[in-house]
Amino acid sequence: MVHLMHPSSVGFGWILVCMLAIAIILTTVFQTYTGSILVAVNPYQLLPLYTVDQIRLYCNKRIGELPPHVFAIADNCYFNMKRNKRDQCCVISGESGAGKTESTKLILQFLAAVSGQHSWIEQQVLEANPILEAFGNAKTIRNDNSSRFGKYIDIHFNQSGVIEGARIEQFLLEKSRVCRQAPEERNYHIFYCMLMGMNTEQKKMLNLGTASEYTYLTMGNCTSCDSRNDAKDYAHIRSAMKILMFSDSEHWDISKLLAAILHLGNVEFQGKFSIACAYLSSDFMVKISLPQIPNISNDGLQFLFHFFSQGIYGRIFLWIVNKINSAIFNPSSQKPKDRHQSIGLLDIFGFENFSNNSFEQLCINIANEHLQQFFVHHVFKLEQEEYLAEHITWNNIDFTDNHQALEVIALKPMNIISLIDEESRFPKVNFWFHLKCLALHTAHR
Ligand SMILES: Nc1ncnc2c1ncn2[C@@H]1O[C@H](COP(=O)(O)OP(=O)(O)OP(=O)(O)O)[C@@H](O)[C@H]1O
Repeated sequence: MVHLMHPSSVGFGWILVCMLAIAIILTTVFQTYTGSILVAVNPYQLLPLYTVDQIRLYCNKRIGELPPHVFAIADNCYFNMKRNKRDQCCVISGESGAGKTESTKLILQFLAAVSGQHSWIEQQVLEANPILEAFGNAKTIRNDNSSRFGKYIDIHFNQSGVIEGARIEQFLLEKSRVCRQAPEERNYHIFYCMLMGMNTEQKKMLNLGTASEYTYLTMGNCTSCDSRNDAKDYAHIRSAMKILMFSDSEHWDISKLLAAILHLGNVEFQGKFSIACAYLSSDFMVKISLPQIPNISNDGLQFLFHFFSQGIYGRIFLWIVNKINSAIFNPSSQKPKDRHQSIGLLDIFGFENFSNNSFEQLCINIANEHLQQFFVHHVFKLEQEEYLAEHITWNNIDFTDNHQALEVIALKPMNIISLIDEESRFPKVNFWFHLKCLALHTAHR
């Protein structure tokens, strides 16, 4: 497991010590172990720690032989898999901006390098990242490249330890971002990249202009991002798509749907749709085999357009993940006779807490609470039990256990998620829902 920390979660003094020390002892200061878990603080600067020489240095070493490093964790996974013939899994946790996605990429890079073939499939697995990030990452106030979905990459190796394929699973893309962004945040990178990277003729064919012209791209009042180069990224996305076998026509079909979403966001509703609805809801509609249209206000109509746009984007994302899998997944490795070994990497979106949190944020935070519980269980509970069992004298460490919070939200038979589930069957959230939540919250305080 790799547990990452944003500098803001570490005491200020510690950051100072950490940053000063980085200049002196480059490899040890912002990474340490607790048992088999690597705890790292994001340095927010490029350090010469991830070079080919460092990969060679960490290859086939025991944990602890060299200073703590994400490569040591990757190496441990790889050689344990080979030695013990057992599948491995690396869980990468931490709040938003802590460095999870960068660490996942570093582990992938390490595995591709040590499995040593520099094959086409390795390149395809690595190039899946820019595509997934374009469609699933966005600028937030905490992170210019924040993952707004969770991913589990299962990398498959043959009996000799050579990468022969991979499979990606995605979880819970934050679809609401397509239509709404918080101040200083952006929509998904792909929209801005497309508008900056497409040539004039292509943009003309799709009736596209600049980012500032689209409601869906300007809700956060922020269309550019200093640390990113959207035009350059677009060229990279295009070349990665070619490597992952997206045809030109598939790419164009995706562009058309992205353009459709931008145009849908700019539709303005004039007149009263509700007047038309009143006439469209008659029984005669049924007689001529048409569905009755319910009475919808302009706001309701706008909501339907948002919903439609989010649905389109969600389907594009799913299709892209499936398309990538069809290029990198090798079904023959599933046959029992040449069963592969695998290393799974879990990189989910990080914990965030705003003054106003959406339902999606609640789901993201629950997933993070579960990971935190996994961390607490391994670092504190199991470790302390082991000390007790071995009669080791030591000072008990006080820690905050989030188990109770998890119980209230999702574990006990009566929990917040089951209440939301029950209430969502009604057209409007009712007063009792608030009351029941309040009762539940008070009962567990
Ligand atoms: N090891 C590192 N060295 C230098 N900079 C780093 C490192 N890891 C992360 N960063 C910087 O921090 C930024 C945030 O990292 P990253 O996107 O990996 O965070 P995250 O934990 O995946 O966040 P989220 O949950 O929002 O997706 C990166 O864009 C990069 O600029």
